[in-house]
Amino acid sequence: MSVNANPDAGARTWRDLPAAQQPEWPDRDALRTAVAELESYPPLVFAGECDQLRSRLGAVARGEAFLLQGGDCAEAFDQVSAEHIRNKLKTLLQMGAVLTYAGSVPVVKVGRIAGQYSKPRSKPTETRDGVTLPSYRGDSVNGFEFTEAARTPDPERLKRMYQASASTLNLVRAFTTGGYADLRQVHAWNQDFVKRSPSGQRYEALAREIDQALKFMHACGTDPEELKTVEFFSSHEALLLDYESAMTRTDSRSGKLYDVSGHMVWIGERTRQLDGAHIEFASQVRNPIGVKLGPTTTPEEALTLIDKLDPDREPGRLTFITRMGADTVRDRLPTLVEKVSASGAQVVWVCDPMHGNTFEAASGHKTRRFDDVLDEVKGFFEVHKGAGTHPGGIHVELTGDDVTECVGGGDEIFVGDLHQRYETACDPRLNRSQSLDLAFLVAEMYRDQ
Ligand SMILES: O=C[C@H](O)[C@H](O)COP(=O)(O)O
Ligand SMILES: C=C(OP(=O)(O)O)C(=O)O
Ligand SMILES: [Mn+2]
Repeated sequence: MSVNANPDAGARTWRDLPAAQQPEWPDRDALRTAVAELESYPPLVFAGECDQLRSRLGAVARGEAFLLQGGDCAEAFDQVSAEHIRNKLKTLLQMGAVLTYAGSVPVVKVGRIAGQYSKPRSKPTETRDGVTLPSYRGDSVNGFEFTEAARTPDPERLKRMYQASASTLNLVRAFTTGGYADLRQVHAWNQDFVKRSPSGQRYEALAREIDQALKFMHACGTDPEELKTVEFFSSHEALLLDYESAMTRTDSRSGKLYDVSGHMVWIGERTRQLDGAHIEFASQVRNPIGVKLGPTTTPEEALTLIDKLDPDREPGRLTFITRMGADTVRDRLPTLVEKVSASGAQVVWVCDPMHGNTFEAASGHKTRRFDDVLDEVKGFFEVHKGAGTHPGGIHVELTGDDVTECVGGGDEIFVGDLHQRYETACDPRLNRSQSLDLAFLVAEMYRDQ
């Protein structure tokens, strides 16, 4: 085995620093027991795969590829089923096909999947009808149900997070390498969708073109092996440091630390304090690292993050995931991009058009407008065009199911529809049709830039 399970190897310098957004586990002994058990579990990913992704992201940083990163805001244990996983993967594969073909660019595909179980929250508690309980912090911490028992943080859930991640990743690997993701299946991913949806029909037309191209290549005597499988990576927010530390191991090939809970991990907007434990943790592991940058980020903060996380200026090591909001992206992003470029760092710039565009509908549902999502991506492309930098990708919250959580899109969802299938445990996700719409529009932007 290339990653040894000795959890004490390497410098665990983050342990003594303040860590924001950690649960208040009522039973510390139970936490220690769960963590000790996790430390004995095998890695979920191989360190060499993390290196592979870093190298793919290096191509994105150099402007030679585009990153598609997407999945649930919060995965849930009761959604670890073949159907949910297949629907999500199918949506991402369809988006990938659209971006590759219509955008004419290699697409690096990364799921918010197989580990996205922990949530930072704006408020530590939630009050309903005079009853106040701890906020839901993701299935790795507590239950969504509004009862005292469910909302009490339970460290046993950390082990369930590992198991849920392992089963999900196992099926994702089977789908992506076992024939399902073969590009000759480009129609099959759309089968249950085409008749019902304008975006499904648009996709079908594109799939026919891809088919023609494949037949042409076959007739010419080329059937590249590369088209039979898809390279797909996992990612999640590295939020719960007890879990991430337990999954951080020394790679016997290099002697370096890797967080083997996922290929890429990112640090969220609420935990990216420069002197905090999360950034220190990220600085010590060799995985490709993302950092969310919201509208209050100063250029000095961005430059300090680069010094800490990418001291060797290695393209692909650091991804800045900007989430400014459609109204602010054109004001706030230019200075950040200019100062970072001037420093000589080659980071990957990715647009998260979701988290700066959330609002509460009159019905009380947390939602997002498709048009705001699209407008933030447009602003992101405009800013990068102005600065002469590469708009490296998108980071979106989506699901393969026909939910009604975000309003708008070609197959329009109205505010009055939100209650119909509002199934997210945290933030509103694009449904499959809205996700495909977005892919087509982003492909056009990419081609036109
Ligand atoms: O996913 C992101 C955050 O966890 C989420 O936006 C916070 O949501 P809240 O404001 O409902 O706590
Ligand atoms: C918590 C999230 O985002 P941010 O850190 O950007 O608020 C998220 O990606 O779900
Ligand atoms: Mn979210």
